[in-house]
Amino acid sequence: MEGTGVLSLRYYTAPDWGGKRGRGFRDVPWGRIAGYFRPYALLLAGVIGSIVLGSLLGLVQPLLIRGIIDRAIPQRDMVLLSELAGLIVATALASAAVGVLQGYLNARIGQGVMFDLRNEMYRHLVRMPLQFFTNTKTGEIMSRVNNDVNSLQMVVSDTVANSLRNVISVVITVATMFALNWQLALLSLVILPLFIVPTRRVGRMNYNLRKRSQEKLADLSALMQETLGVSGILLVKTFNKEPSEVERFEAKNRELMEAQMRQSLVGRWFFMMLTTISTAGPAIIYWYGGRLVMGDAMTLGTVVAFTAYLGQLYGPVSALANIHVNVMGSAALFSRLFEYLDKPVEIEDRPGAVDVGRVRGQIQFENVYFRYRPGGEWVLRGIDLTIEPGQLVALVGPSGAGKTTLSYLIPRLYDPEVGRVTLEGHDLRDVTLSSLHGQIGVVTQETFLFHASLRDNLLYAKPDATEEEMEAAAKAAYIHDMIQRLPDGYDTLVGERGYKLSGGEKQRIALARVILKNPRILILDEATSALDSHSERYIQAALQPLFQGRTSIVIAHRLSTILRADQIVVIDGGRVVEKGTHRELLARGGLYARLYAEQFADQEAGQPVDGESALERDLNVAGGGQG
Ligand SMILES: Nc1ncnc2c1ncn2[C@@H]1O[C@H](COP(=O)(O)OP(=O)(O)OP(=O)(O)O)[C@@H](O)[C@H]1O
Repeated sequence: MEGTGVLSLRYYTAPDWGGKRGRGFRDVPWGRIAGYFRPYALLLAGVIGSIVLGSLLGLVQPLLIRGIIDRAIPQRDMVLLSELAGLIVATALASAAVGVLQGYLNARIGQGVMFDLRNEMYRHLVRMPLQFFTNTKTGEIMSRVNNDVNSLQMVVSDTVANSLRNVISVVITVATMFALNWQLALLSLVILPLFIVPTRRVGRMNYNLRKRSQEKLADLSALMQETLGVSGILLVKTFNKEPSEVERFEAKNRELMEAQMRQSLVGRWFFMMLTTISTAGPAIIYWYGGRLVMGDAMTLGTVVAFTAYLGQLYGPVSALANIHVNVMGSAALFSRLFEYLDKPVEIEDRPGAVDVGRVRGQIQFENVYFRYRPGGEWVLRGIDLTIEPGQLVALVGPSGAGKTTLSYLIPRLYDPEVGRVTLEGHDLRDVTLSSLHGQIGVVTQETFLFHASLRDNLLYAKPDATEEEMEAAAKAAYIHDMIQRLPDGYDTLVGERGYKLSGGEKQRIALARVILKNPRILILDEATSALDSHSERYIQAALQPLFQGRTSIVIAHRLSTILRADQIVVIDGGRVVEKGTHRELLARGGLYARLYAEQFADQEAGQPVDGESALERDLNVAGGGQG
């Protein structure tokens, strides 16, 4: 029954197919969809060829049976009988072979289209602005790339190939039936609608139920994704929510079960009808044809051949009856994917964008206004700021003041709405993103490590670095010795499913990674999470060489960084409210002086900044003489 379109809806996720009230046939971008098949035109021609061949082979069998009944048996011709029986086997084999060929071609086309679509999706998604990722659930993105594209594969093979096959076999079979006997052919065609009408109804019901159970399944997956992750399960456990989460899961799970039960019931009904009608059809043909045979108006073999042809018609005709559901369902899937592909990339190279080359690192904010949503509240308001090459700038301010946002404008993760950010006099929007990113290194608060070896994680910054360069970076970040003590050293797997590094160790890996990249401009969001004083000293020692010889913009949470800064920029409510050195700002007695008293003054003061010191001696002992 693989030809029945109803069943081929099995793997669809729930595309938003609005039925009669939804998108119409004309709203579907057929041309664009066809474009994905164009590279496979030759293979498609092969599919059509094999379909025609398969249908012709399907016609031969009933004729051979007719020959056996009408000629070989009455004439007691053993040779003819053997020949015809042998031919039946041979045609069955041949049509099986054609089926395999067709399946192969189908898969090639389907997989090829999927391959292209997945690549196109991913290529597009990685270029999307940060905003897109902060606004979209990760699960949703995954679902588009995986489920929707996979569902499309079904659609591509089912809808395209089956529809073609069905149309061709219906045309050929009906033509043959008319050639054999037009009265019986007409009678068969009268019976067919009996079959089509209920199939259509069930098809529609089935489609809706499938959509529903897909939604339920998606709900269930979302719930699992949320609660069964490390952060989620931590929350569940510590808030003692295990029982209530289990309850929530059971409720959703029950809904899923009920939806699937109903779906399988509809399936049963469908099969019942199918069986009844597919027995009733031949019965009617035998009854009427039998009378013709009795009146010598027809041979017995022709009647038998007719019922065989009728049987061959059921599948294709019922599939064609549901072709609308199928085609619109696949069109909806394509439309959903197009929706993603059509989302503007927003931040991309302008035509004629220039390569910044190797910069000295002068950055200027000129009257910069920025907000996350058009019409929303300004997050940055009129920022004017000049950062000289090689300077260390500490951004301080209350939580939510806009420090992170400000720092994100430098690597152009966002563009200002008003004003401009310049690098060495170039508006950032006039330089190529790749040359800009080549000059900037970013260390975020939360260190992200790929599930790969430490070596791969470090080399991510500079894939062509030598072993010596990599180790030198690790030494400078005071992490080399620790790595060497691991059983697999630099080959230790880290990340989600790998070796768990402590917070301080991860930070030092992040620092080593950026040291290896050796950018002209460093953007560092110092971790707020308090480390023990031992790890803290390592981090500080690692930061020291990092700041040297490059422009550094640091969202500072460490007193030592602030004290070291050439310029402290105090942000409040999206504005620069104070600028200066520690001494100047303290003397002013403004916001900085207050923040200092609240946040920083109690941090261990008098951290050594350079030179031989108690810290370095301490590190030399603990780290075995690194650096
Ligand atoms: N992706 C976003 N979409 C919408 N609003 C955002 C987004 N990111 C930040 N904001 C808002 O912008 C404002 C500034 O946030 P930002 O992260 O820049 O502050 P911050 O000074 O770095 O704060 P903290 O020190 O707490 O990290 C906040 O009010 C925040 O809620």
